[in-house]
Amino acid sequence: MATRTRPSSKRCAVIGGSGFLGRHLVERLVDRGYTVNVFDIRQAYELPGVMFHQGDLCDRQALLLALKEVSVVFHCASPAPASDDRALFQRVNIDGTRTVIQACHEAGVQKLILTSSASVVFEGTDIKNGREDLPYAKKPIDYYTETKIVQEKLVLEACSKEKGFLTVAIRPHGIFGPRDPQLVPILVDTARRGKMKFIIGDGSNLVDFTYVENVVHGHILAAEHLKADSPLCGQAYHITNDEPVRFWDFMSQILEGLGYSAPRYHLPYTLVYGIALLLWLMALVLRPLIRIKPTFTPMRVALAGTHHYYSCARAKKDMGYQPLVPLQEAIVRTVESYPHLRKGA
Ligand SMILES: NC(=O)C1=CN([C@@H]2O[C@H](COP(=O)(O)OP(=O)(O)OC[C@H]3O[C@@H](n4cnc5c(N)ncnc54)[C@H](O)[C@@H]3O)[C@@H](O)[C@H]2O)C=CC1
Ligand SMILES: CC(C)=CCC[C@@H](C)[C@H]1CC[C@H]2C3=C(CC[C@]12C)[C@@]1(C)CCC(=O)C[C@@H]1CC3
Repeated sequence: MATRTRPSSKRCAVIGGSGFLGRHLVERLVDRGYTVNVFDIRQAYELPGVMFHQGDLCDRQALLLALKEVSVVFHCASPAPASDDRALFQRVNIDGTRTVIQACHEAGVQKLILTSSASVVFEGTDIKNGREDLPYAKKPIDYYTETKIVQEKLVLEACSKEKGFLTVAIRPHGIFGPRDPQLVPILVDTARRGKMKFIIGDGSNLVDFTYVENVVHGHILAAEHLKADSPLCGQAYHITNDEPVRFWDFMSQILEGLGYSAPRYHLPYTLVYGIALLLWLMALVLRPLIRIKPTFTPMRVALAGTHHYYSCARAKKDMGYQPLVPLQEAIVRTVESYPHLRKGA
């Protein structure tokens, strides 16, 4: 058992702090005068005022070193959603989160802020202005979502005013911005392979995309408003740009901003979903012989062809959340940040 020392309210740890969201969060915390410990399986950068601890979050002893004298922990580590490694999701998102909670108790941490995901309520069918009281998905669309649900429940159930350990979950949706390794790179890769010609469905489906700085803002507000007498204890909060946009308009704006053509031809949603399902099943059957990773997974088709946008009224009411960067400004900043992905670069 580690010896407890008095934690400072301006000393925090970011688990997953080498990742896309984690690094933006670390930078903003440093700007706001926090001393930050990063805990991650890899060290991706160096920053004055930031102490790196390299390790696996399933390793309690390694975690304890990073949580020493820390009062606030942000947990934003996860395997990449595109992975199909069920055992890895179980180990990191579920067993690892149990270890994080246990280590927080042992180190005397007072607040744990989890990065959950709005997709914990998404089952592949339309969600319009969804609120936090929607039930968790009964049939989650993939292992990532399945384990994010269990993870969120674990963290929220661990909230205890009696023990002086307060927890909250932030549910962002479609995070994008500079250094994102997913959204823009996947989009450009698909365009470069000549596969960005088709719009799935009629193209009118509305989706939330959230600029990374707004997600960071939501996390810091949550940490600073989380108190024993506040309504945040043990609750989940949607954090979005609060400007639902047509999925295909958003994709087209990014593509055209980088010099690629926007998709023009429509394909019926059910047809594409059926093909994606078939490919996914084939990949599953053939897995012992050959490993295939289809671009069009059923999950991706569902994300691209349905409405999924969420209300952030609860975050506005309980923590005064308002997005700092509007969507159009966020798209411009994002496009400018990827000169190496421009057509012809
Ligand atoms: N990117 C998005 O659109 C959304 C992301 N989220 C959540 O936000 C969080 C951050 O996501 P991103 O920054 O996009 O992902 P990312 O992949 O860029 O960052 C995740 C970080 O976790 C670290 N990590 C993974 N396994 C670990 C382990 N066993 N021990 C220690 N560190 C480990 C990775 O090394 C990486 O630096 C995740 O929890 C994700 O579920 C939620 C909604 C949307
Ligand atoms: C709103 C939200 C949750 C976004 C998350 C990011 C990714 C899941 C998307 C980013 C780029 C998207 C994309 C597709 C699916 C969803 C993304 C991976 C397609 C593969 C959908 C089918 C196509 O026609 C090509 C698309 C490329 C970009």
